[in-house]
Amino acid sequence: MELKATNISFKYPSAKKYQLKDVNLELDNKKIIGLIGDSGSGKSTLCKILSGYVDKYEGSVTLDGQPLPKKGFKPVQLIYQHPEKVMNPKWKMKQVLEESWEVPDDILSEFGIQKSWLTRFPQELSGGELQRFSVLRSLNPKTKFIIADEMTTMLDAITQVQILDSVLKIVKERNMGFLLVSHDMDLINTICDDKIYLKDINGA
Ligand SMILES: Nc1ncnc2c1ncn2[C@@H]1O[C@H](COP(=O)(O)OP(=O)(O)OP(=O)(O)O)[C@@H](O)[C@H]1O
Repeated sequence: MELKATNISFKYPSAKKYQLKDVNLELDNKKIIGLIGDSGSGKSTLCKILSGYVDKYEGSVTLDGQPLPKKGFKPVQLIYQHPEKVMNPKWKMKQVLEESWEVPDDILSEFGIQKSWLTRFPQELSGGELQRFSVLRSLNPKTKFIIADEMTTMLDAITQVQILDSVLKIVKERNMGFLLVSHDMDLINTICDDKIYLKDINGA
């Protein structure tokens, strides 16, 4: 499983300068990679491009040599740092989850999800509770690669490690690739085999 980005350059329509310029990455499922960089350097922007959420950019992104599909299920799943922004506020959590896949009860409890939460709306859960759902949604059996953008920031340190352990167990079982974006260097050094630094091309 190889996720490859070649000469990615990107400018937000409202911006004067490029946010990303000629970024090249080769990621595979043999190593857990950490993506680090200053705030504002463009990590989240790059994650959105790598997972197929940006239409217009220069360069290419391929998964095992093929372009990412434009429609349908996204094989590169992005766990977004603001789960509340990507969940339909009119759906109960059961529907939010089932839109992606039917999660077995043992996995629900491994991720610390209480059954009573399934009948609540997103706005009736805490940030950390929502993050667990967001993580679980990404673990659809069809997922090939996971990009976790600050995925556990709303959880306390112990829960963060528990959730990451559970995710990484599934990632290994299913031979998925995993890219972790974090400002927490201890976490990156504990979990990742290697790290990539994204330079802020507009920084001082
Ligand atoms: N939709 C947008 N339109 C214009 N500029 C944007 C947009 N989204 C982000 N930006 C800008 O692009 C830059 C990169 O943002 P991005 O979120 O990718 O950085 P980041 O490295 O993930 O930052 P952080 O570590 O703080 O989360 C920032 O200066 C941000 O203000």
